[in-house]
Amino acid sequence: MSHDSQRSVQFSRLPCEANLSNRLLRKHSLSLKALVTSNPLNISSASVISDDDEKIGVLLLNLGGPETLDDVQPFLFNLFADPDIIRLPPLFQFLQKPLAQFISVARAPKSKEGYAAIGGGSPLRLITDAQAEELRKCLWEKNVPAKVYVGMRYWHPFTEEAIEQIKRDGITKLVVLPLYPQFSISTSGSSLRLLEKIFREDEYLVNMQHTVIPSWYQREGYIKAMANLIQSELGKFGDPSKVVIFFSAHGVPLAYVEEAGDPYKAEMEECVDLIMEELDKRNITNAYTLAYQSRVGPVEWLKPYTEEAITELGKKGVEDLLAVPISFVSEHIETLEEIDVEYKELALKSGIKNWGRVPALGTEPMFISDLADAVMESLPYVGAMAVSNLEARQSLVPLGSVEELLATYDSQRRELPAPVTMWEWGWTKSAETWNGRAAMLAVLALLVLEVTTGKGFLHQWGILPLSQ
Ligand SMILES: C=CC1=C(C)c2cc3[nH]c(cc4nc(cc5[nH]c(cc1n2)c(C)c5CCC(=O)O)C(CCC(=O)O)=C4C)c(C)c3C=C
Ligand SMILES: [Fe+2]
Ligand SMILES: [Fe+2]
Repeated sequence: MSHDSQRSVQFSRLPCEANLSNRLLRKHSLSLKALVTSNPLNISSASVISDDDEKIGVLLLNLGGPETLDDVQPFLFNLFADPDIIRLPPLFQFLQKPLAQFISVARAPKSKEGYAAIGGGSPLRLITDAQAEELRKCLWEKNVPAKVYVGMRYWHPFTEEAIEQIKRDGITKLVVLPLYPQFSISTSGSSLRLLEKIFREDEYLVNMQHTVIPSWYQREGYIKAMANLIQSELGKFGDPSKVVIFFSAHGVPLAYVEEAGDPYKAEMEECVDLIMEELDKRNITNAYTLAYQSRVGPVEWLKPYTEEAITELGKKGVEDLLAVPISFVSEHIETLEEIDVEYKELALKSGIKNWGRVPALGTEPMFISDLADAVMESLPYVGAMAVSNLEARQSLVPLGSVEELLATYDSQRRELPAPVTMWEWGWTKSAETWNGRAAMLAVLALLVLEVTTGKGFLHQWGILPLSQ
């Protein structure tokens, strides 16, 4: 890390930690299962010509968003029913859906307000479709005749729908590309887990070659594209050198990182470092900071929180602030409403005089071209692909098996909670069933109490979203 660490105003940077997901994948690279075929060589600037029998597909994974206000509650149900979003101990997993129903109904009015403020729905589907189309065009220009599919985790077009289309199209080689630059259990991890389940149960898919790109924040094209956007927004300030660059990432609960081993925080910090290094090369040496936004509920999430960091900077006399959304490559409710409206208002109240915001990458050509390169470097090409310009060097894109990638988080999850160990110490099956039912009744009673009083264990555990 060559740039001046004194410029980091909020966090003291960790020593450049190796990317955990990369490490995991490297560790397991010799024992990949049939599920995934890895590319043993990196293909750079390759000229790839598809064999007649080969049909290449790219599956873009994203979270999806409600398209109308009526979609908001069912969308939230899908989100909270995801065990990677609300991580219940195994004993309580039967409560996942009742809880999701309860929380989605409780949260819907507040969420609806947010979506109403940005035009009545999420722009995610439109933007992701546009990214898919630009990526397809770019791949064809680079001689890769691929079809590009969009699979959303919580709303249409669902991942299952994309997979059905992939099968109908007879795709033989698939690259799976989550549209999150950094890996988190709660985002790419959740989508990959779903995909792994779908693949495991389907004979066609089990036999299809595929590779996965778990994260790609470290790619040169992405880093340069982000630096370009920042440079261009800095130019809109009266004195660009005075501006504090404020990276705002979506938060996750602290326990994801500290207990479940989510590499998200380490990847985020490394990503910010790489962007700042790129800006350094252009003689842009502004002060900068990283904070985490969009906390849901009162449990501790990654810190510093964006709102606190903004207030703090205002107190310190900072007058010019440039917000950079860093964990997502499309505009969405949290850029258009939370950053552009709520955080801007807070910043101005806190003494910031000049506020700017870097747009999300969307279909920015350098970014799309880099994604196309990532796809090409990851193509499963064993067999009938004609490839030229090969370079036998370590791939920038870690390739690996979904099963292997997620196993770490699962083993952690199985090991932890004390009640689970109790079940395993010889309680009989029928006792387990009856105790389970008793627990369900007790929890339902508490839910009723919580709804009527507005206080209770859901708030304490941070499951019921009070704030965002
Ligand atoms: C990298 C990005 C994201 C992470 C990490 C993430 C974790 C995470 N999110 C919730 C809860 C909610 N997220 C919601 C919307 C939403 N989340 C992301 C991205 C990440 N989430 C995006 C891009 C969006 C917006 C989609 C859109 O429609 O524009 C919502 C719904 C909106 C709301 O009610 O505020 C919730 C709820 C948790 C709990 C979590 C980590 C555990
Ligand atoms: Fe989220
Ligand atoms: Fe969120």
